[in-house]
Amino acid sequence: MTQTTVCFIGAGNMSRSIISGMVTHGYDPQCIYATNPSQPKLSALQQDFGIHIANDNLAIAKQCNVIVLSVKPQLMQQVCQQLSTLDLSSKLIITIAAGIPASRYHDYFKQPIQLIRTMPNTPTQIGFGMTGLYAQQGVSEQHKQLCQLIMQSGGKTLWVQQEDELNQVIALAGSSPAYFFLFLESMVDAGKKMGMDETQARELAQQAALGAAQMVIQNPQTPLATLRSNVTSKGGTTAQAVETFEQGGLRELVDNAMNHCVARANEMAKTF
Ligand SMILES: NC(=O)C1=CN([C@@H]2O[C@H](COP(=O)(O)OP(=O)(O)OC[C@H]3O[C@@H](n4cnc5c(N)ncnc54)[C@H](OP(=O)(O)O)[C@@H]3O)[C@@H](O)[C@H]2O)C=CC1
Ligand SMILES: O=C(O)[C@@H]1CCC=N1
Repeated sequence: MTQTTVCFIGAGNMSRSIISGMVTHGYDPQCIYATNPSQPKLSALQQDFGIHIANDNLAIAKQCNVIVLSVKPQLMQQVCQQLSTLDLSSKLIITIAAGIPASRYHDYFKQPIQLIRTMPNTPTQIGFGMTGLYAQQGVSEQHKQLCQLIMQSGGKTLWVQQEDELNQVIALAGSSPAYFFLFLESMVDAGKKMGMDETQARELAQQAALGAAQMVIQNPQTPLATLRSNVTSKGGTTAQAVETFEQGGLRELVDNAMNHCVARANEMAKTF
């Protein structure tokens, strides 16, 4: 069956993640294209997934039905202005960039466009991603389904109704893998200081993280506080650790960090 042609403008980490999910889920690699100014990432994508590659954004975007904008936010204006010379009326444009509001793309393209903003995260590359989706009014149902098909190949998806909710998606899911990595890094460092070998410390911490995440997922009705309290024996070891986190202001710190994340997205919305 011939599938819709999709091109990725920018062949970096996130494009690779999404393409990997698409191909793994049976999307025809002959219908996937990627462009990038430098060659090594393109060659790796072609070798690993059998997709088409090119350096010329304009030529590739012209022949595809869906354009996924996957460059860093600071390059978006330049890339969109280049593509604005094409007739985009029948195409779906998907952007994965943080921060940049939908209205800005209309300024860049200077023509009516069907645009869906998305916010994926890096676990997309192993099928455990979480992607927020926001479609502007006027985007067809068919295009929404197509976007959903592409993004869900990397994991779960969640449509938001208001554009500014995408910034909350960034704080909770787009950026948050980094919070968990930081926490695990800190745990492994502490384990090493206690005298444990790094590999063993990492194995212990990562398996605990996996187990904890699975318990949360498999017990959707159980409050998170109950799961925590089930580990925390009165007068025991966990209570000491949890109390140390609470006294150190962990909750406030997380709240601050997530608010700074959203604030940066708002700042980027004004900058790019
Ligand atoms: N990383 C993450 O966790 C997430 C990122 N995002 C968003 O995804 C987008 C991409 O991020 P990420 O994949 O991490 O970044 P990368 O830097 O890995 O990828 C961006 C790619 O764009 C290429 N590029 C630069 N200029 C052009 C151009 N003119 N035309 C085509 N391609 C170009 C770069 O090529 P070269 O390196 O050769 O210069 C690079 O390969 C960003 O907008 C970010 O906000 C969204 C969610 C999560
Ligand atoms: O840090 C960033 O700006 C991007 C968006 C979400 C994850 N990485």
